Amino acid sequence: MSKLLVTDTTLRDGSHAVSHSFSPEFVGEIVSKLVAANVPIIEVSHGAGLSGSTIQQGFSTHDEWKLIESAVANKKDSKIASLFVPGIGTRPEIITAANIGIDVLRIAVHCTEADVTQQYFEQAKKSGLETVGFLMMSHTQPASVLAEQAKLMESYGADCVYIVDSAGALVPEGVRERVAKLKESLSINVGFHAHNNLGLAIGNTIAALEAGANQVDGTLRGLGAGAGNAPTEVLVAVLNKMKIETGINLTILMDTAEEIIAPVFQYPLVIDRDNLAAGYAGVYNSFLLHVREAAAKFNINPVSIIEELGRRHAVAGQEDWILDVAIELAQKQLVR
Ligand SMILES: CC[C@H](O)CC(=O)C(=O)O
Ligand SMILES: [Mn+2]
Repeated sequence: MSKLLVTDTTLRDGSHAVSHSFSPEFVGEIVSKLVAANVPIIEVSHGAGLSGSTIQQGFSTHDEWKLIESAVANKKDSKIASLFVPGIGTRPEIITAANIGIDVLRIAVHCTEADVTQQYFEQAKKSGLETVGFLMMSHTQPASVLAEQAKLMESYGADCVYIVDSAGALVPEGVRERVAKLKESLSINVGFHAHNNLGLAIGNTIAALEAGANQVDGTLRGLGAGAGNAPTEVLVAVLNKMKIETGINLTILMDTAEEIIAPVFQYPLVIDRDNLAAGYAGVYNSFLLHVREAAAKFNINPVSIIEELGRRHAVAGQEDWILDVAIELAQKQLVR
């Protein structure tokens, strides 16, 4: 197997968990630590990708270009990636990010919508970037559908396609089937991005590796949307035990997670009732903060909103449904 590539996305997925409040100084400090630890790819952007700072996705406290500039200034031999969600970001932002000096663009869509990504892969390639396709909410589709979508991305110029467990809803068998099918169908790298709603982020990542994944994601201390991600330092410790070579320095990761990341948590990252309900019902983790706000506003149980969103198969971009559902449930409660 070619060397496993770990992407640390603390400074992107972790941004959801701190209400998009990272400062350029903080980004510079964490990137320096990850570089010193030899992490090959470091993702930096608003949690919802380039141009994600909006009323719907949550405003950032700092200019995203300044965050990316700070990451690039400290990157040395590591690569800086940014996430891009078509419709939230547009082509000019890809050009700006490439001009600042990012190396990798990760293009994320709902896992049945790869056909909207062609112009963005083409722009990224024209701008000299490596590209990753991110098939979000991969638990909602069987392996065969995901493989078709991944093949489209490969034909548009993707260098790697990820199975993304956005809701933390997959169990190891489901991960293995999906990753194995992509491996069989593609001639590019296959990746896996986990969330921990069912307590399986590390286990599922190992299942992905066993099924042939070449790239995997983690975040320091697991900082990320909803129940968080696979903690990078735990992942590296497990990989060391399994004798899977990453070239990453575990001590630096452990110290950084403990001393710099743990103090920025705004709430404890535990699998609480809402996180578990989201994983169980297959609801997108980035919805959770909005769900909690709506539940508090209308005095209803967040789990009832999560379950209804699950029944409606809500996907990324349908954040407006959260309020609709909350209002409907509150009205029903009044009628009773
Ligand atoms: C809004 C993009 C999203 O957070 C991407 C991601 O990390 C996921 O779907 O898990
Ligand atoms: Mn994620």
